[in-house]
Amino acid sequence: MSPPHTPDLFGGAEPMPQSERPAEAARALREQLHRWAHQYYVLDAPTVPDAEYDRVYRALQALEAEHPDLITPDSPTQRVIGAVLDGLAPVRHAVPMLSIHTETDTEASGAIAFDQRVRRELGLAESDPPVEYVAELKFDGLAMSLRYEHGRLVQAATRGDGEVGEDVTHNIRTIRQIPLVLTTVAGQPVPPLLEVRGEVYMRRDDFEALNERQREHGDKTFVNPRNAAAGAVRQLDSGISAQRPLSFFAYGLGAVTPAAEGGPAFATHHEWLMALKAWGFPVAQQLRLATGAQALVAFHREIGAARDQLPFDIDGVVYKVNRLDLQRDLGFKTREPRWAVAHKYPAQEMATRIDGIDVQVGRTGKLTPVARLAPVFVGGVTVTNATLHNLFEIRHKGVRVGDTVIVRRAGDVIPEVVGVMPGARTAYVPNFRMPRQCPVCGSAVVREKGEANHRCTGGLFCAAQRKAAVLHFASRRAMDIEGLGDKLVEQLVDGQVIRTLPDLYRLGLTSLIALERMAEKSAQNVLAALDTSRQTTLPRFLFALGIRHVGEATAKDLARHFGTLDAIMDAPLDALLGVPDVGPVVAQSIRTFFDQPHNREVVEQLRACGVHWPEGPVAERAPQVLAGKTVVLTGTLPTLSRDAARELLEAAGAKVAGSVSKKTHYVVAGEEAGSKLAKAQELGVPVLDEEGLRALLAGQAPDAG
Ligand SMILES: NC(=O)c1ccc[n+]([C@@H]2O[C@H](COP(=O)([O-])OP(=O)(O)OC[C@H]3O[C@@H](n4cnc5c(N)ncnc54)[C@H](O)[C@@H]3O)[C@@H](O)[C@H]2O)c1
Ligand SMILES: [Zn+2]
Repeated sequence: MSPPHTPDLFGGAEPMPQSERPAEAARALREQLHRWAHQYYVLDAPTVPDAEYDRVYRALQALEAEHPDLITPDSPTQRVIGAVLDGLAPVRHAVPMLSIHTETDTEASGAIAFDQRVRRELGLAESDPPVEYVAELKFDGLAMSLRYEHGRLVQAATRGDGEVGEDVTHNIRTIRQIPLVLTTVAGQPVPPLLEVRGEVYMRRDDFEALNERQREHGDKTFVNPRNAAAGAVRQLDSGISAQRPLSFFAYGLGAVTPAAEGGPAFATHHEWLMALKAWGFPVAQQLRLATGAQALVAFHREIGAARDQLPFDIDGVVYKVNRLDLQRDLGFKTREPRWAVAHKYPAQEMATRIDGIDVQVGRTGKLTPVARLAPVFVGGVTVTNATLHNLFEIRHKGVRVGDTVIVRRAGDVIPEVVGVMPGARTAYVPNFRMPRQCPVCGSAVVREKGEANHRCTGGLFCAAQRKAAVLHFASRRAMDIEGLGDKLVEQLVDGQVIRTLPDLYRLGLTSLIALERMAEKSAQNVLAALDTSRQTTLPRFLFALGIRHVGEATAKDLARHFGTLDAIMDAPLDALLGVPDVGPVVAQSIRTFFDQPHNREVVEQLRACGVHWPEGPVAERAPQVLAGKTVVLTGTLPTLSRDAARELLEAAGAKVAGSVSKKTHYVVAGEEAGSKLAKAQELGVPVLDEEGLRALLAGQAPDAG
């Protein structure tokens, strides 16, 4: 086997010109890069991974180095690429916004090469002391210039082509982390003119949540946090930006009132960063004064190890010469400063071929299509499969088996396919379809109205869902089987001791003790808890079955309405719809569940194992003394737990609410009752203690007051 690699599968990318005349080749490379840069910077919709862009960029650089006469002023190697979007006003930067030279070697030598270059250009001898740098993170977002006049934010602009950017002030004002007004702190006055440069980005969790929302609605998702952020910033309508959670880090400066005219007289970049922080700008805490090349190497290594745990994407670290006078001495090359360098990490997006699509069933029954991939090194690990999320995502992205796709792996998030590289398919490949039957248990697969996900209806019958089903069954608000936790359930299910729920009640001491680390005493406790749980209530049992959409409240409604389990199991759709708060989706879900013979079988076996509850026709049950009353519980009662009190109240027909209002009939207050008690007193709602509660349940109206 060959080592992990990026297969050269870029069918979509123009093949790199080789034998043609160098002039032709350079032109073709420039055009290719311009096309990709337009998609990336202007449309916020890249079609190839950065690694692929960088590869072609380096090819052009190499060609230009060999034939300097081929360099054109518009070459991407000579100027910052970018443009102003129609509809956004252009802004000419007082100080250009440049790019940063990239050290492509992801190993230590990248830092060493930079330090050597700096020392050479500064004319330092080997005996001279080491150079001091500031080592920072290289955030993967988009550059922003924030202009403050007399401490007020007056303009925010994108980088654009470095000379002219776009006015996005209306959108930037929606970012909470960006101060709108600056004030003097610690005796450090804000200069009359201050342009802060930094990066607007989207945190990974915000990005995941945004995509999750898109996905749930079957909408198009964003490729990565950078593109989501760039798209949000460049909206014409700030209402849309406001809905996209953006963050900001400051890392540098543009135009500033000079010291001679009353501006700050800082001597180093680090002092500036500390001042920005003091004025209220977010400055990343992973920031270090590093003296000499080895300190840079150490920083690169440490951040590399911590990269996955950061809450946002970085694509490298940046080293900057700390002394501002040395920065001035070093100056600029065409599109980048000589005093800074970006030292990268392995790319988080790579291209590879998709060899097949499997379907996995999750703990909750959700079917997830998963791409089988030609192995690819991405985000620091070799990846062989990646999630496609759901059918809609596959359709939106147009993914078919055999395509070259872009795979993203960032942080601890599971790798995902984010897009297809443009290119001709050589043969017809049919569209992917979801199976109609669960690949694990064969139960019917359904997709509910308004839902993007397909699900197995097998519930506790489905091996994929067994652990989740057993844990739910045993949980406190369901059958309340103490001691039957994560670890034990995992062992019982993996060891095939438990295949269906009734197996729980067939457990014996020997089979439990046979499990690793199960002491006899704890085994006995679990058996005792199981035995106790046999005596339960109909709502608890219904809830424990894990019928989709049947939560505790619905289970109680059903039990109250039908009285017996058999009545519920046999209820036709319209009868189910007669239950308050039960809509078509819930009703259908209940029907689907009880229409599957294996689910009925589980219920029968549980009953045969002695699981029972009081039931009877509705009319025969005790009159509900608290029907129509709303009660709020607060504080700790002497003997009743919160749950027990709630159950008693609900059994008596009361509604237990979470907050006190004018509509509250009673507040039951125990020890350490807080604001709810105060509220009740303020509103004149009767307050009871546990004794008063018991009296109330017994049908005695409390004394007034
Ligand atoms: N996929 C595509 O189609 C495509 C197309 C064009 C460009 N790109 C990607 O864009 C990048 C090239 O863009 P570039 O020339 O702007 O360079 P760059 O983005 O690699 O570096 C410059 C930028 O780094 C950012 N930055 C982050 N942290 C910083 C810090 N602490 N200090 C200073 N700056 C910091 C700034 O926004 C600055 O503008 C490459 O990664 C390339 O792969 C991709
Ligand atoms: Zn299944």
